[in-house]
Amino acid sequence: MNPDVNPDVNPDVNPVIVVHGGGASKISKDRKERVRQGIMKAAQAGYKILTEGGSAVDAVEGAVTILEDHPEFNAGCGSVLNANGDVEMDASIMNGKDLSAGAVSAVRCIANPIKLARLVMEKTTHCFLTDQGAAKFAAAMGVPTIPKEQLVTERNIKRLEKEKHEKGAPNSDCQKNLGTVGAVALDCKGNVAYATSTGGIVNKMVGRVGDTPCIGSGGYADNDIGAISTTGHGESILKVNLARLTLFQVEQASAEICQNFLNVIKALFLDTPSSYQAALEFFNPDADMKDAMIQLKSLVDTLPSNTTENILKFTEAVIKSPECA
Ligand SMILES: NC(=O)C[C@H](N)C(=O)O
Repeated sequence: MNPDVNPDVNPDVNPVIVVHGGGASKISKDRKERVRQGIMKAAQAGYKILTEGGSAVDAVEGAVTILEDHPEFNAGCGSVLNANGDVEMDASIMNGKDLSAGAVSAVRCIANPIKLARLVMEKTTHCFLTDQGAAKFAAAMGVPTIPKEQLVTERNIKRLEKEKHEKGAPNSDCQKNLGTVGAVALDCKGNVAYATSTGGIVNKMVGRVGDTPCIGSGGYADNDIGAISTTGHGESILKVNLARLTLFQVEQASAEICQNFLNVIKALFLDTPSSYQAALEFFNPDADMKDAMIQLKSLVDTLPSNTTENILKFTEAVIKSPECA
């Protein structure tokens, strides 16, 4: 679709998508290229959706679906096995525009849990369905079931055997908990979204639910702040609600920086050179920067006062606009 004729496309917002396949630093050499190709394919598909005017939710769902269909990743058909040798999958998705969210946990025998999570978000009044309830809902929505074997890879059978042999219980060793997939996106309308999908951790107890389907742990999206999709040891992530906590910190930090930046601008236009220099200190300028900023102050001080007042009013309006906040 051409952005010039599509009313959904705001030419001022450049769409962005970021995709992950979990545990990037621990991918063995022989898998690296296949993993890279999978991530590229997912990112390109998501980006195409965005440039054609699709929503951030469409893009993250599209990207994650591709990774669920890729056997290299711990989601969908490459999911790790639980202690019984079965696949139980978790997924969640969130729309930063209105904070609507959908999640499923412990789902079996479907190809794309992320699509089911989106259906929960859009077709029910709930946020989260699990196990048999999720299966019933999937059937009601016409989501086809697939044979269990279609989700199980040779590599994951071996991983489970090795894990059982070595430890006999699931653990938090990051090396063994790789491959959860996720994406975050910003669309042409300025909306953000996240999607995360996983088979969990190898040799997990039957019914174990990790961080991935829990909104605020497996991810979070809020247009006013940003979007996050997490990967790692679920029990550790759950304890701190990692995604929401991180966005909270981002929100606090940007509020502080914006306020201090505004102080600099106010001092530049209204205060004495020394209070202006004091306001600059928050940003730790080096000597050359300080020199440049002092020269700027000398220039500004030559302007008529109504001009400086109007520049200040305009700057304040820009900083407090939703685009900057
Ligand atoms: N690989 C992962 O990210 C695992 C996932 N976070 C879980 O604990 O279920």
